[in-house]
Amino acid sequence: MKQFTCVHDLGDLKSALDEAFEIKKDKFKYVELGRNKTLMMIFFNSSLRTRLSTHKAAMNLGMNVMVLDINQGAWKLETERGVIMDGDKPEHLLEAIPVMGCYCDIIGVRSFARFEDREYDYNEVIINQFIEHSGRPVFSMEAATRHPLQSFADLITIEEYKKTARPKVVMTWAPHPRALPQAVPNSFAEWMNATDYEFVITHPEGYELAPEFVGNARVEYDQMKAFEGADFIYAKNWAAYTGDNYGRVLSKDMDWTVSNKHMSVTNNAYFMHCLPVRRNMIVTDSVIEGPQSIVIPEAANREISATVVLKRMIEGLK
Ligand SMILES: CCC[C@H](NC(=O)CCC(=O)O)C(=O)O
Ligand SMILES: NC(=O)OP(=O)(O)O
Repeated sequence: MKQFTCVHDLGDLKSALDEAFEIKKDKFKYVELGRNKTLMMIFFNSSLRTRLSTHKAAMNLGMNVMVLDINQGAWKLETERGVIMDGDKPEHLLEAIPVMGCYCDIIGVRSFARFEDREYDYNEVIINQFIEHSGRPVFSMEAATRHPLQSFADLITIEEYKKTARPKVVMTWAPHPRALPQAVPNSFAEWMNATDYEFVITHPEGYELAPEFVGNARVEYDQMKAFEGADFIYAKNWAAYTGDNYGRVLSKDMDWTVSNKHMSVTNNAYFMHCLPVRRNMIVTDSVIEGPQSIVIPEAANREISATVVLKRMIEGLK
């Protein structure tokens, strides 16, 4: 696998899931595969789970690991072409990228949407520069429009916990104090649409996601109606996508905060969230601490999704 930025890069989902459950049984089964291979993780934004789980996954495969927090220790980077570099950025990304590629075998990149220009974000300019100029296989650790390592872990988790072949999965918007990217909801929707689950998206009007990610999902503006009979509730905040509202916070309506009242109309649904989560904005303490909350096993599966992806990228090096 030469790149991993979306669900289609994994190929057949069933075989990817089979590989995930095989690795889950013995995480060090392929510990020789990555000997003398180096992973470089590059972060333009903060991280806990992605940083730790992907590092652990590389260790499971016997890899060496380097981590770089851009703009914290490295030179501040200019990312735009044509800019006269007479400001506070001594280095251009277009030099830094091939240089970083000299020191490693595989590159992971985290670079969130900037919300300055929707076309710039949705053209995935930053990660595509790494794909084009690093000379190495590149995978996303959350880019502007997707978070595939998270979504793969989410799918592994649903497959582990589902009680029926085709569960009802509901992705619900919830309020947040800041403008958050659409990457996680876009990606979750893309992966859910690649399964045969019943998939519903619920959010206030104005928070419609890009049609290419909504796909065949049913969109329901009545949150309680959407929750009826659900087997899994996947909560996440995102800023508006459509038109001139791109990147804006249109609502902080706390009636959308997932509470026991919401969960009471579900089919004893499991609660999921990618984390980090703003408690009592996204979800109440009692729900996220309750017996149906699987946010910790969901986070644990990030190690598994990353191990499968890195294994396939190492295999692709030969
Ligand atoms: C895996 C999620 C990463 C990121 N989350 C945040 O940036 C949360 C920041 C905050 O809550 O202030 C997001 O929503 O895409
Ligand atoms: N879910 C997730 O990617 O968490 P971090 O942002 O902490 O890596």
